Amino acid sequence: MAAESGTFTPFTLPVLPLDDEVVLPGMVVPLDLTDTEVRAAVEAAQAAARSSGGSKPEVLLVPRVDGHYAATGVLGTVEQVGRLSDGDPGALIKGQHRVRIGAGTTGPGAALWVEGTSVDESLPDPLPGQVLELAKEYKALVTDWLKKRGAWQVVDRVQQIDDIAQLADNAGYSPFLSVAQKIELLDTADPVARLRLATEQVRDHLAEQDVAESIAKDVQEGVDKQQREFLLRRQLDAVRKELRELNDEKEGEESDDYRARVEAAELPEKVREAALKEVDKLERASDQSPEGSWIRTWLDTVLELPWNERTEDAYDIQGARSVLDAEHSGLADVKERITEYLAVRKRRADRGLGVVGGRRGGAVLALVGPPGVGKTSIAESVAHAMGRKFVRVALGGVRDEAEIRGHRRTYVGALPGRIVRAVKEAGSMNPVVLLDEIDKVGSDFRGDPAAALLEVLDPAQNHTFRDHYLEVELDLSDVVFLATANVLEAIPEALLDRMELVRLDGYTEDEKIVIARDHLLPRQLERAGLEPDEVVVDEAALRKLAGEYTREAGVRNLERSVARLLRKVAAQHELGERELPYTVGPDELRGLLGRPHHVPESAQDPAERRTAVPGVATGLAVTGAGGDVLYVEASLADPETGAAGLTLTGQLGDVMKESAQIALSYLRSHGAETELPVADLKERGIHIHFPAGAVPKDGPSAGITMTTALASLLSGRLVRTDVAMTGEVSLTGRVLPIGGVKQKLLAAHRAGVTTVIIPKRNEPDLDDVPAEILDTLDVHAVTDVRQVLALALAPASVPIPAAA
Ligand SMILES: Nc1ncnc2c1ncn2[C@@H]1O[C@H](COP(=O)(O)OP(=O)(O)OP(=O)(O)O)[C@@H](O)[C@H]1O
Repeated sequence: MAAESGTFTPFTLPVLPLDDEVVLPGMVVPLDLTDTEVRAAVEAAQAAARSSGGSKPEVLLVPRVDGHYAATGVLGTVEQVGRLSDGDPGALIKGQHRVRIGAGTTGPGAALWVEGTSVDESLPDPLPGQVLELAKEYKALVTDWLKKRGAWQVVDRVQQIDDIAQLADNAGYSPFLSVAQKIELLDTADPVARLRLATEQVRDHLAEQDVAESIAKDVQEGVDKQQREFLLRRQLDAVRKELRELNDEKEGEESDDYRARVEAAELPEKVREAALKEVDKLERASDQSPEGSWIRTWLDTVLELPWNERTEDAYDIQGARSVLDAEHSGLADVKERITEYLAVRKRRADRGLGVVGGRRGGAVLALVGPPGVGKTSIAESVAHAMGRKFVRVALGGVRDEAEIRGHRRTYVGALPGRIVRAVKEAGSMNPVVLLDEIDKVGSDFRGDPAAALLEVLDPAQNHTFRDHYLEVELDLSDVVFLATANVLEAIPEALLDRMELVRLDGYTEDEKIVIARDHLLPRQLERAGLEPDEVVVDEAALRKLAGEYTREAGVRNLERSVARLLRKVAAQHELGERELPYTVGPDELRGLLGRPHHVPESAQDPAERRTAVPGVATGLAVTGAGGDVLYVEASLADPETGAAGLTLTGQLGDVMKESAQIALSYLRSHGAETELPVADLKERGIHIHFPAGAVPKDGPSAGITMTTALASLLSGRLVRTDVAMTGEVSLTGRVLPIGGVKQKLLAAHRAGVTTVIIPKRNEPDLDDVPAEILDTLDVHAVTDVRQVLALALAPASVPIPAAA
């Protein structure tokens, strides 16, 4: 007889086998009574119920896989018998609780009867927190799943189930669980273990689904994109067709156009062949392919190059010289060198010879000098003098070989290199090309631009120059290359080898005044919209501008100051504050430009001078900006607090550091001869600093300056303010020659120094120094550092000026 749930005495019931489904306790399922086994079981149960007196008919719902019954079934009560939605007779059966299936027995009717025992499904009381957590997790996961399907009604129902055992059995409804998974749930009698199992099952399913969804999404997106692209292309084709019809064009017109242009252009034979090949390719390329646009850009570049354009050279050497003279004041040597260069070119051209070739042929003139000395503008004058076009190629900071030689065409955004672009810009095959700042090309992993330049400059190779982008040969042999550089040492060795150097060292004050009067002022007057006679800047004013408002080797800042001054006057005139014509004298400058920036050291208040304390000496140096004076400071540390040893600051290079060591060693070993208390050097730390600490400095030429600064420090004797010096010092105290004498002397003069000490062996360099500079300087050529000290150190009796 059937047992009440919760009692464990065996009972017998008719079996209702379930082939494709599993019913768990709590579930209500409709079953089809046309199935003989189902009908037999239900009828047997009804008969049994009738005979027992009124209780609901009971069956054992047992899953059956491949003819085998599961070990656990569910006691089901027949709730209702009637018709199913399809009209067949059916019964509604509700699962009640788990039953362990025992041995088969016999019973009334056609049904199979078995023994069963109720299964213990009791829960611990109270429920541990973990179980409650688990229930929460399960609910959340199921809710997640249900929401994704929009099954909102069911969400609430699940949320409301509080009974743990019932909650896990609710999984029986999950359509995603297989029969095997449901049987596993059925077999798991412990409600907590069952809930855990159900949770895992949902979780696995959700994870699988995520993967499946993202795959599906990817697939879908791919399909969408293809479809969209296809549709857009169709539309584009239609629009194109309409446009062609509107303009009465035929298909393929564009490439026909290129073909005609290539045929019409007078291209060298090889270039023509290459271009026609590209036109063929263009015809084959579809309108949309990126290749089409590459080919068009390439064809445009080729067609724009001046393959057959050439300017007629004005080989009138006298005329050329007068152009140079007219456009630049001074620079006699430079003009002479350029005239020679032009004369040789002319003679070779007259005799039908090529450009001067060979490694030492010096086909390229390099103009070397500080900024603003007119390198660029004299190069432009060379073009004028020759009657050629002029193009400037700025090389400063170029590190990529492709900048010179172009990118390969397969690059996105590929461009021809700068040389090809320069020729295109010039519009002739024989321009003057200025390679500006050739000392500033670097090299890195992107190749060596200098190597590419070498090929450009080499007369043996440059008639077949190949740009990576252009791919056809370009004849550069008729181009005149000039180069400029600030610092000779920075020009790559191999390039230097190809060049003939022309130095522009900087101008004297007198030269600057002439340049300003004859060139800068007229040009700036015009720029300011002033007539030449409206504003006159007199010579004394120009001298003051050059000397006190600017301090430079060239005239760039001078030109700027002149421009500023004229703008001020023009504005004042417009505001009605100034009558024209107006003459600017030195006293007007302050009102117009403010206070001068550079007052010579010698004009400073003695107490304010840099050399007003022992340990400071004035040196002369050459930097990228030309010659300059620089002060060397030395100090001794307190023996109590300072560490011993030599400290050097001011961004010094290795050579300069060694030079400091040598200066120190010399003094240590020659203390007696120099009458200096060198014992101090032993225990006390020494610090040598080169102010303008941010500017890197190197070279041995500050050797005697450092020695002098140290000697001044030890003796307490000041260094004379009007003395500046340059020279390398050896360990034995010999003064060795250095470079840049002219630039250094110009700088000394600019700074108002009157006495200059140079190495004896540099005496011949004085020939290059303009006489008017030498006249203002007392130059001492020395061989020994003791001579330097004798000249530079003030007598011991000179009092140290008190601070103001
Ligand atoms: N001797 C000169 N005669 C006339 N004008 C000059 C002379 N020297 C320089 N200038 C003028 O000074 C200005 C600066 O010269 P430029 O730009 O050619 O200098 P640069 O040496 O090429 O400098 P950078 O190295 O900075 O390029 C220009 O306007 C130039 O015409």
